[in-house]
Amino acid sequence: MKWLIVEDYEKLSREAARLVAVQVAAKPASVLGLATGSTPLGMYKELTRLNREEGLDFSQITTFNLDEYVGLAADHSQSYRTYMRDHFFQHVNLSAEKTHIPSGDASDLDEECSRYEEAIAAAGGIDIQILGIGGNGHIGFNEPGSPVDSRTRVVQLAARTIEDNARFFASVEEVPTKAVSMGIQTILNARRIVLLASGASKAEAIQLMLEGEKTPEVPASLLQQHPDVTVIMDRQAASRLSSRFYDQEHVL
Ligand SMILES: N[C@@H]1[C@@H](O)[C@H](O)[C@@H](COP(=O)(O)O)O[C@@H]1O
Repeated sequence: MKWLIVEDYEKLSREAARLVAVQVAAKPASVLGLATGSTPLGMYKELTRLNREEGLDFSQITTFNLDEYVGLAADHSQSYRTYMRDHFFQHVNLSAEKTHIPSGDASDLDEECSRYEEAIAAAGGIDIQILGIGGNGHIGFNEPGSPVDSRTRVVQLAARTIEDNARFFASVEEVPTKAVSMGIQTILNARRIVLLASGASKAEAIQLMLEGEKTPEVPASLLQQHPDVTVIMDRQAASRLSSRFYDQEHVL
């Protein structure tokens, strides 16, 4: 894995947006894999600025999001569809029919999961997948124990994830307990992966991912087997890493 340690969240966001922009410029009909959560918000803001001020063109781009809560309608205030609309889609020249997010309220969720996998394949696969990381090492909603060969499916959220995400809901009881999530294998199939981590609450997960064993107990560590992963983290998220991670080449 490649890694970059940056001073702060602003630099992290700029660097992540730059990698996406390079991909989009090189291949205007790229397929982007997108993530939600607090971490990529700055990246979406910077991509919006690049679109508006520097002509970065999303008109031919296709997107696939990692996951969606089960039981929330697309227009629910905390659905990931709403998040993507508010923070990215409505601000740039993406065409709506090329943005894909699993439906968490489909009547047949298994069917929805297969349909989603087929849509990714039909689009030619994901060129660059953006990931955040859960405090417990999850990627997408692939919680500890997720099989390395997993595909898009319905998953049970870990107690820690429900607690971590309760801040977005009125109470912890309102947080959905299940989600539809791309699987580990779906993510590993992306041609390039960029994982973003900010803040001390991610330091343990980052250390286990980069310095620990490759194990389904730390889903992000399964990325070690992918040939093109870049981890961009701020100093706090990197704070538990051993000194060898801090040589000049890797610090921005
Ligand atoms: N399903 C999402 C993940 O895709 C995200 O990476 C992670 C971290 O979120 P945050 O960036 O808010 O810390 O948790 C959420 O539950």
